[in-house]
Amino acid sequence: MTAGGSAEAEARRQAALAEQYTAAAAEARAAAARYGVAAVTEKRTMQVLAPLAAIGVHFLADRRWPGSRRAQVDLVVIGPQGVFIVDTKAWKDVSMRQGRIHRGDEDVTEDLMALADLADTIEGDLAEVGLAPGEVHAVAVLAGQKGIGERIGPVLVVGEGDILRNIASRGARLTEAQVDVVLGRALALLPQVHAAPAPTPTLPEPVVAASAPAPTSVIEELITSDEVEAALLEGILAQPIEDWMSFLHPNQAKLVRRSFNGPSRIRGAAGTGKTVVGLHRAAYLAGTRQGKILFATFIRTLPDVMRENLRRMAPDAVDRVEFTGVHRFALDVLANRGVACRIDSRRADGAFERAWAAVPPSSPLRAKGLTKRYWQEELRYVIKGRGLTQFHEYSDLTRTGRTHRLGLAERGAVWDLYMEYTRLLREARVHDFEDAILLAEAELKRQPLEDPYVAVIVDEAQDLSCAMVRMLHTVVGDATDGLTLIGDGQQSIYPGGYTLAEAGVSVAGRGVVMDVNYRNTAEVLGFAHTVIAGSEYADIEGEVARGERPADVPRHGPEPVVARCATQGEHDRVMVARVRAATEAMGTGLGDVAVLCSSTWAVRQAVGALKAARLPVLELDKYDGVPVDAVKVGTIKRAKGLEFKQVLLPYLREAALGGGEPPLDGLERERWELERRELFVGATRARDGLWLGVAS
Ligand SMILES: Nc1ncnc2c1ncn2[C@@H]1O[C@H](COP(=O)(O)OP(=O)(O)OP(=O)(O)O)[C@@H](O)[C@H]1O
Repeated sequence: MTAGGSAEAEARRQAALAEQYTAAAAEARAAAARYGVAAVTEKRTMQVLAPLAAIGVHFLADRRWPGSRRAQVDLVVIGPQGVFIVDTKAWKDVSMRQGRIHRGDEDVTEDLMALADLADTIEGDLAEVGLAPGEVHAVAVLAGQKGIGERIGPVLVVGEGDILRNIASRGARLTEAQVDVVLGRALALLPQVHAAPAPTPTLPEPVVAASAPAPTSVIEELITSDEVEAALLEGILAQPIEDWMSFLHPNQAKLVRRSFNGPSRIRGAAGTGKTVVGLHRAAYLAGTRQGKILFATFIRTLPDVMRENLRRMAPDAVDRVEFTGVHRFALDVLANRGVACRIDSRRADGAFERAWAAVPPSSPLRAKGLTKRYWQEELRYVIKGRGLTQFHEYSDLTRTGRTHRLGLAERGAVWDLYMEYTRLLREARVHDFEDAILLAEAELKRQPLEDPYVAVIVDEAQDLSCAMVRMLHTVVGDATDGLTLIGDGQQSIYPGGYTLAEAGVSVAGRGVVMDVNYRNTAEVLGFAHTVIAGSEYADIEGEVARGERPADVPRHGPEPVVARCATQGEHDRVMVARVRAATEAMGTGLGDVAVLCSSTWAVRQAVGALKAARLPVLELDKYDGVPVDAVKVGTIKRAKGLEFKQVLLPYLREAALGGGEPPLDGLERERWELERRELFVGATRARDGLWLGVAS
């Protein structure tokens, strides 16, 4: 229709033109605003999200894509819930299956990947200020739709009616101050698209709509005010998270995203955030790689705690990360392949007893000071821990971590003992735990997993055996970002050890050291270091090292208390009193207190004493990371990788508390080092307070 039409048509044209002027003016206004709700009401997704402004959310609309002149970011939402890069798609007839998205018959998955790339760039930049990578989300919003929530690669696809709830329900993950830091950085990264030129009287001829534009009540149809209220409430009620779950030191945040072109190693003293980085890395890799991630630890109960932490930290990623103990993993491999493995520790111990009984009194293994237990550990950690099957492999082996020297005659006698033990195991038709690892390693070498993992992250790697590391390395090989080993040789508390070279793993040029202690107070850490003064350990990278102190220990608190008691009864009374006193402090409940022991005898003793005082107790081997209002009691070995506000280390020997010269005798020295390292691990579990009980 032309301008020379009927008067009625001309009136409609004028109205449309006026609307265009209004729209142009509004656009200019929006472009002029730096950020804020005022600028966002033009778009429907923004209108849907507008109620979030009430809970501290900021909107950055129509921003320029970093490094691009033309590409534009629809909307960036920044608030306590995290950062959301939002792109609204007016797509109809959308279907999603097997990780791909279609419009009708057309596969439009690649269209979303541009959004994923943008989110990745923004995530990398925000890591510079410490934002954890998992807090940046790429979200494609399907206009006019509701009841959708699917993941296409790293992009979350939701309906327009779902986006508000999706954001609000995450709860407050960032503090106001952290939101400000992120916002400041994002404003610099995403410049405003050039302000539109002032509206000119010359506008294109309007195309007049056949019917009136959609009224704002369309929003109400998508999400009712009751639903908005419910979504905001859900966010308010969301379980609080800990600081480190969303905001890190920039060095940590960058490390989470760093790519290594082969196996890598993250090391650092106790409490320097190694596990925290490992968990964030697991979530990051799960979100950016096609395939599953394996997170493995030596301690059987730790995977449950880690899974619970990741569930709170990155609920979207937790299903794509498998947490496992190394033995569990091996047994699952064997079960899936139908390989018989009958683990029976009691009968395996019986087999060792019989093999040991057959060692003649004249054997060098029966020399003074050498115990049955020492040789059992030699078989378990040194020989089977490496999967040695021929004497020449053992005869000149460097027994990493064992300082008692063995000559050829002794090694020959050890080998005889090993052969006899193996024969008796086979005769009894049972396996020990080391067999499970060796069988699984052989099985994985014979035939790789059908549904492989893209990455394996190993926490407390120093506690694994050489064969365990080889087994896990087999799963991913030297793939980029395949194997990440996290650990601290200072905390190895099992006899013996290994080097990565022996395990056939090279981390050359891919090692990272972390050196800020976030967990302990300087007072707790100072004490822990007196315990290990003068001690040495064999690091998995093949060096003999001494306790490294972190460069920075920012937190301070009371000095640790050593209670020297004349009797065990007195010791237990003082211990109970300490537990009660610790929980009187603001913000410390019974669940924040742990009593950690060096033997199972001591665990039983402590449990008895606490229960007699009517204090609720949870034994550590039943702890799965879900907060419980009960004092945790367990061995220091079980407490590996955990932390508590208050730690009590009862039933200690005065001599173990540090000081003194290391013994010259190799055997004595091994025991001396292990005892100290274990106490060091126990002490460094304490965030705020440490109590040590010595009973004469
Ligand atoms: N960026 C951070 N901000 C605040 N707290 C942090 C940060 N990083 C780590 N932490 C805190 O420090 C604690 C120790 O971290 P983590 O358990 O990862 O250390 P670790 O190096 O694995 O220790 P260990 O070797 O002793 O088990 C965490 O539980 C967390 O409370």
